[in-house]
Amino acid sequence: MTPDSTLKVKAIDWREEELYLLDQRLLPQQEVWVKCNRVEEVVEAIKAMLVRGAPAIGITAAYGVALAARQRFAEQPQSWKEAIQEDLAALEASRPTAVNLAWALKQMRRQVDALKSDQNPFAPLAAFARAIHQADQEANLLMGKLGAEVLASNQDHGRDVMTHCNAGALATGGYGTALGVIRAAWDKKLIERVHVNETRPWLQGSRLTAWELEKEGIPALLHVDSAAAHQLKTHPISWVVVGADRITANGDVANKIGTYQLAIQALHHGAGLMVVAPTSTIDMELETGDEITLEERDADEVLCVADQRIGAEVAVANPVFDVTPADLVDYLVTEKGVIHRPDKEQLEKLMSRKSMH
Ligand SMILES: CSC[C@@H](O)[C@@H](O)C(=O)COP(=O)(O)O
Repeated sequence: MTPDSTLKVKAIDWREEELYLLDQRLLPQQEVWVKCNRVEEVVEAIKAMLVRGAPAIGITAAYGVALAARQRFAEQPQSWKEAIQEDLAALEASRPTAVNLAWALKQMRRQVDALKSDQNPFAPLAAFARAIHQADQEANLLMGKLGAEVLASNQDHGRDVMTHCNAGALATGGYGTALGVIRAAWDKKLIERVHVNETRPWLQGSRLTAWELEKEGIPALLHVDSAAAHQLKTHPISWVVVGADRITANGDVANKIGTYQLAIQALHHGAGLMVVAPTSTIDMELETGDEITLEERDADEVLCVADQRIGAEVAVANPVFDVTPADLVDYLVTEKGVIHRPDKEQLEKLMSRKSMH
């Protein structure tokens, strides 16, 4: 498979030795590409959610390391390896929950360590970041195929699916995790419609997922988050398909806020919960989801709608991720294979497997 040829939507582009990011804050009204040629710009882009989604953040950070190396080598060619350490730390601190960020930086750090102190690091590091990007696209295509097979195995309630947040091409190196499975299932004529949770407060569902589905010509039905249980009760939905930001050794899944309540609703209504994530999202160093740092964002995201303040002056909780316990997950689909009811033993086996591509 040649990934690039199958990608209709992309959010990250590496061209002529510069990084370009599609500003996801402006979608779907405007498609604006922002050029980053300094690591500070990359850190800010991740913090401000110009780029978002676990794998996309990791890939962006990897390119950020290449840009940092170019800067530090130009400033201090003899000691760039020391100077780049601060950049690696700043990139790692840019968002806390998605482990793909730390994973990608670990890969890049190994490359940095392997280079000679007086060697110009830019070209090899840029090539390695490109390889991480490409591998993510390939993983998504494979997960799409594997997930569509699982989806075909049970359509007891009908041929609709539901998704939450945006786990599509925009959130990854291309194609998508949860939305990759939905794309593949649509291509195989396995599904009829996608129910899209709007995903308050940032609206990844209504602004990004709905936009991607519309571009693909896949029928979508958008609803407010609080309508999800009602939709599950009244529509032929067999599967809830979501991505993940971090999966711990016992199979607990951190994902966009609202995923946990959706998992409970899916169980009640007899829909399967499928989590789709590359193994770069699996963190075997944390035993359970209780150990995950869940990001809290600014109160204004809750208090303001379309830049207008609509909330009263009260204290605001804005956790932007939650943890779904492993026992609510029916299937975990990764590029290394599929697990039914994930637990520690199965995850350990999966992680020791060689990649399927
Ligand atoms: C393939 S993306 C999986 C997750 O990263 C996605 O569901 C999600 O929670 C994204 O959160 P975001 O805050 O938009 O970065």
